[in-house]
Amino acid sequence: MSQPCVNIGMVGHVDHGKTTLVSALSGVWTDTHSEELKRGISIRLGYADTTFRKCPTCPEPQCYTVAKKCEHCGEKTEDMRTVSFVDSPGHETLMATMLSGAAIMDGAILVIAANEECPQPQTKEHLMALNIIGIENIVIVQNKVDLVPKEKVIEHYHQIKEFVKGTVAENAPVVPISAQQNINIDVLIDVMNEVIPTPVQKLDKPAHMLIARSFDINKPGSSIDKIAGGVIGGTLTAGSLHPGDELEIRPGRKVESENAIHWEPIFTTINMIAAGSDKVEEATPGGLLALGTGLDPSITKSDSLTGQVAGLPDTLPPTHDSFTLDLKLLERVVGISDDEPIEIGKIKTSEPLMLNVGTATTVGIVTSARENVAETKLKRPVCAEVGSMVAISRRVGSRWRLIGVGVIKA
Ligand SMILES: Nc1nc2c(ncn2[C@@H]2O[C@H](COP(=O)(O)OP(=O)(O)OP(=O)(O)O)[C@@H](O)[C@H]2O)c(=O)[nH]1
Repeated sequence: MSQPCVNIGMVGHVDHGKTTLVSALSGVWTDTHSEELKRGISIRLGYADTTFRKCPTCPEPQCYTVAKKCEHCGEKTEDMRTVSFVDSPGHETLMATMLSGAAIMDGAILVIAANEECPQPQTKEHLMALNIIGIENIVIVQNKVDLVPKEKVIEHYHQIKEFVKGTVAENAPVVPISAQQNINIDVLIDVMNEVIPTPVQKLDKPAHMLIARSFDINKPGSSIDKIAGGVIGGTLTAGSLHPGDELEIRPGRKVESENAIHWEPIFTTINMIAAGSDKVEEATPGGLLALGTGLDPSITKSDSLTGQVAGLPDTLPPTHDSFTLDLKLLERVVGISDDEPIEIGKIKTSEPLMLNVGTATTVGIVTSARENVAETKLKRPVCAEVGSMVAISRRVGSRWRLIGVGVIKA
């Protein structure tokens, strides 16, 4: 069976050091990561699967490594757990990507640079997203402490504590580090292990894979390029899959007839499963998987299946081309200067909303809006359980801004 894996989201303002930290935590950029890059998986959401190991003999503080032998004493190291870092882009226009990643996170590391006032716009917005999506296992990293004197680090720590007051991160530990200079990374790993546990595997439930990427096989260097079929990449929210399993993908394929459009599920077979850079005989929840399928690569190329859900036939959630949402809206638009706050007014009939459900992004036109409930007609259907959380954004000025969440009603 493949190793249990925990998905940890890296969130925070642009340039605060998320990518550098993933690199530091991974010890070195492992082959796995370069393999991901070769396969093109890290372009939307960057994934880096790393197995943390510890040396059984080196004295405290704990000697962590990703290597199979301890660099200090040469002793064989013990596997601790595999962590999949989901490195979301900090840039404001990529907020939707961050939210689609949030749906699969078991916890998050909020990276805040100590050399800038806290909070910066995306720090605020990302924390708000974690708050309303309900991710509770959070570690705050105060990065770049090498750039500021100790007194400033303490002052900045108080800014952080003030900023997270009343949010889901109120009691999150704050770990001062330098990702670039490798300072305190071992302490961070300890705290991370404590605060973000590996989730209990839900293997007895039907396997549902949220598709984050899909591509054809013609990527040079890919470990799966020998498979004669299209490839889908994503993460299992529950259950397990095996080579040879039948697969249904929903909503599937858009079929246009003379005066109507409808979507038909796609059926195929799993040829091969890759977890990280390894070929495996079983796919389980957590971490990024790539499934080689019997699909024609023209169906999977260029992320054409991103946002869809795959699983055993007849086990998938329903496909919705409209749904009713129970709303929980924020009071103010986040990520905008505090000097000119924008109140979030009621949702109105006919307004377009950007909706993120799992890894899917769609636009819903509001067909009816009442207090705390909105009905929407979707431009592109989504496959999702009733009760799923939907992140809602509204067009404000030139971009989509997060305004709240909704829950799909029966
Ligand atoms: N001095 C110092 N520089 C750092 C540290 N961590 C990151 N940097 C630098 O800060 C810059 C931004 O780092 P990234 O890791 O790319 O930041 P990011 O948050 O991933 O940025 P986006 O993905 O664009 O949101 C780079 O030039 C890093 O070398 C640190 O601890 N100390």
